[in-house]
Amino acid sequence: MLRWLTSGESHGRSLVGIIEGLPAEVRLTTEMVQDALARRRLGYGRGARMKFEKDQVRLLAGVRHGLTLGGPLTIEVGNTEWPKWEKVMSADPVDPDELEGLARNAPLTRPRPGHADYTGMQKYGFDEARPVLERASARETAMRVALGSAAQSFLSDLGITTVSHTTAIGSVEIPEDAETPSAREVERLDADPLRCTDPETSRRMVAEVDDAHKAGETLGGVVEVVVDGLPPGLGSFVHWDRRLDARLAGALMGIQAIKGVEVGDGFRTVRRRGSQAHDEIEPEGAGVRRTTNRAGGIEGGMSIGTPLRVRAGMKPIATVPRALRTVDTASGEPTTAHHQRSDVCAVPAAGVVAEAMVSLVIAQAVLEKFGGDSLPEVRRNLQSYLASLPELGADPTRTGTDGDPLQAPAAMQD
Ligand SMILES: Cc1cc2nc3c(=O)[nH]c(=O)nc-3n(C[C@H](O)[C@H](O)[C@H](O)COP(=O)(O)O)c2cc1C
Ligand SMILES: C=C(O[C@@H]1CC(C(=O)O)=C[C@@H](OP(=O)(O)O)[C@H]1O)C(=O)O
Repeated sequence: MLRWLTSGESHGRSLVGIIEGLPAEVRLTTEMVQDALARRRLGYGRGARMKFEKDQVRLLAGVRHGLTLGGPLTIEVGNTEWPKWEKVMSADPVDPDELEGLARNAPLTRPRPGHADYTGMQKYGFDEARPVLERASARETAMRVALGSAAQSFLSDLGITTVSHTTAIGSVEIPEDAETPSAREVERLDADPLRCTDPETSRRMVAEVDDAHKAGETLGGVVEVVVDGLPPGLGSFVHWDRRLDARLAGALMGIQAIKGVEVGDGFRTVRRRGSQAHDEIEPEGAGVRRTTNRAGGIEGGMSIGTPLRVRAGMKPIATVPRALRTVDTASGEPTTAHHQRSDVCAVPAAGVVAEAMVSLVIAQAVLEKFGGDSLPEVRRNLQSYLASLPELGADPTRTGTDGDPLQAPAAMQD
């Protein structure tokens, strides 16, 4: 089973992540993780911190000479801001005299609406929001992207590729008939200020961000993740928690500020009549093809072999410069929320995080279905499954490449 954990605070020494269950022989280098993290820092509308915060990657365990070993893989992403926060975020007790007068240590008693601040204070018994926001912050998504880069490398060696793009910023949306991009276009997408496929829409999105910035406002939007090369049959219809769509939705909703998930045409589908809502099947060679991809590659909780498309909607950044009303928990008086700096819009970065989460879930589903302790073993298992898929018109009681149910397909015999 593929499982992973992240640890670390926004202004702590570093983020650490462990992923366990990846097979041996998956390509991974420090540079690959760094490149993935650089993509998460992109995007028009990100705040000042992204300019000076550098992601310092160290592969601590589980890789040797650029290939995974099959054991737990441990990644560290150091916060370059740490020296400024060393006393405030020290793991060990600090002499109160050393903290005295440090602006960074001032108690945050004006909880920000839209954040975990106030309820986190209630729940964990803190009298200020610092201990809450340090972990609730989306800084943690850097580690998800680092772990996701390992999953992405594993999947790409099996011919499965993942890419994300921005479909809406605030009220500006890409046209309904815009082409769905593939991973081949990732460089072009990453070069766009908002990671949008359509240059004209991108220009309007930039204007929308500028406008929000001037007005002391923030923005949300929608991202779409597209996965090509999936075999049919990942996930299952047999139980709610084995459905691939349920697992993807959970993973995407688990990203800070994501408020809704759509699979395929999602909420557009529910407004259509049945004949316009589904993907008809027609014969093609020994197999079949779909006339459309409205379902976004999933039916009955399983991948169907067409490109997977999932969208995630992000709410506007909650630390609004035009500060929102709140209560000072120390005095009980009405006031405005704490605000230092923040992103105007982090939707393009959220797309890269969504890509990572989708890659992790797909890698997990691939390993569940095909198993294998090394990459070549997983590949063999996948190939033999694909070779054993019944051809159109074949006798359904017979399996295997030569039709003998007891004989292993050719791919398994070497
Ligand atoms: C990539 C990314 C960057 C974010 N940057 C900020 C930010 O600069 N300021 C902020 O207030 N919220 C930011 N957020 C969102 C908050 O972390 C999020 O709104 C908060 O955790 C509460 O949302 P929730 O109710 O969905 O947990 C960001 C989210 C993501 C995914
Ligand atoms: C540091 C990152 O994002 C941060 C996420 C975040 C939040 O509240 O979620 C708030 C901001 O941090 P700060 O409050 O220190 O300015 C963002 O910069 C990052 O993505 O690497």
